[in-house]
Amino acid sequence: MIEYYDISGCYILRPWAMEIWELLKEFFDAEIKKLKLKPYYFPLFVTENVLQKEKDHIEGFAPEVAWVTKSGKSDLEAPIAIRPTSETVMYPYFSKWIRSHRDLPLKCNQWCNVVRWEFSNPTPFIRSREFLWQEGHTVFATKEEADEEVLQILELYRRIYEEFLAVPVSKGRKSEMEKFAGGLYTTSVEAFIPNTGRGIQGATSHCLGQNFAKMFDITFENEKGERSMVWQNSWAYTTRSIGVMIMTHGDDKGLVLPPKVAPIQVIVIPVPFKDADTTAIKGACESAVYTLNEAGIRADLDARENYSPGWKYSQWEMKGVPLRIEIGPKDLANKQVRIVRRDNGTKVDIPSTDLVEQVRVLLDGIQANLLETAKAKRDACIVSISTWDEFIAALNDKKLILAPWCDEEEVEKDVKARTKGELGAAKTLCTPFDQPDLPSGTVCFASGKPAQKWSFWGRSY
Ligand SMILES: O=C(C[C@H]1NCCC[C@H]1O)Cn1cnc2c(c1=O)CCCC2
Ligand SMILES: [Mg+2]
Repeated sequence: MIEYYDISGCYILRPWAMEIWELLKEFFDAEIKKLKLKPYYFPLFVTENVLQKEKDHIEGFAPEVAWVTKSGKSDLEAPIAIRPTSETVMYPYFSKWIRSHRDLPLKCNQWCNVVRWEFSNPTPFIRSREFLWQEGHTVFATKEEADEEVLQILELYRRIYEEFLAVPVSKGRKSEMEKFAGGLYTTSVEAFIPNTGRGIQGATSHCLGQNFAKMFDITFENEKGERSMVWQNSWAYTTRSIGVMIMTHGDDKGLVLPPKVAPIQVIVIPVPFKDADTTAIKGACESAVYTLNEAGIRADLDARENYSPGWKYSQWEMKGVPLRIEIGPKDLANKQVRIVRRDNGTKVDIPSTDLVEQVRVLLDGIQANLLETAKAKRDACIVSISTWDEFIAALNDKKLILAPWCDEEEVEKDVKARTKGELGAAKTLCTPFDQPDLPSGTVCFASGKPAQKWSFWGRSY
């Protein structure tokens, strides 16, 4: 999927990864086009004074910003930043383009790369210094429109994870401390990796309120001729989503790809026998591939002469291909094919006449099974607690913790301080929209004050 690169935190995305990215993009781009998003491309570079414009949005991140200071041998008279995100690149032009309510809503999306010079342990897909994403930036006349779109996009992110990557996620709201500092509120879809017991942010959809409108003077004349400030959202998902899928479904044989994002959904392998009619066998394989492709199923033939069938089985299992079809002399004689599932290893012989129908059923079955299995594993990690001791025990047990919280930032900071360690501190992951009942009198696990809500806590990536 990737090749390591000679700059730390940078990776080469090879076809097996890029094809997955492109399948996700195909779905997401079509969906936002239905919401009237328009494609844009803004420059990679942003000047220092523009980048610094939205103070509290940038100050916490300044070390992560990469700068261009020279061209050839000569210094630039002023350093230029490489975009770590594009709010400050875009919004001076939103200010110029938006005059009247007739210019609203403005709906801008760009598919691009961004650079963040992170220092904590670089990890392929999960944390890299350059990554691919889409960033949506929308502008509305009213808060109601912005609030509605934040959730529409969050639902698309849930679909990316659950319907395509087969990764269960929780929709919720970030705390004031964890939200995007430049915004009004942040919603996110949160995933969880049982093996490491860490939460991971899957995607974010922010309502920016009127903060950036104030900073960049983005105002419009409403129907009554009054001038007022716009309401904005921004939202993104990144190539990190591929890493979450890999960690969620991978097993000791290698990748396990959900069919919806598998570059090859079915690999067809001829199984020649010493004196069998290899030409006929190969012909049957080719027609199986052709029939499947005609039906819109991503099938391929592995007819390489220099590898044994067994070697091929292992290779394609390692690459996570959902279905393998074997065709040998017996299969040929019985006008059937043998199909092997990657997710649970089951083998089934089906008549060649039923090929497309059965493959579709099997692919849908694998997609559903991967999500259900991941959901069960994730749910088994969720534990509700009431006291500090239970919290610490659950944390050490690599659990995803649902805890009653007083919703005070001081307490959040205190929990971070009290759980610091080489595994990283505990933090709030999100306050799930789906709130369990909170009996009156319930107290916060960390402060003992009256609890306001149930929140997910845990260590994270
Ligand atoms: O990027 C965002 C908010 C927003 N940006 C646009 C897409 C949605 C959402 O990610 C937050 N953020 C994260 N990380 C950084 C910055 C930053 O603004 C700016 C400086 C470098 C690091
Ligand atoms: Mg960051």
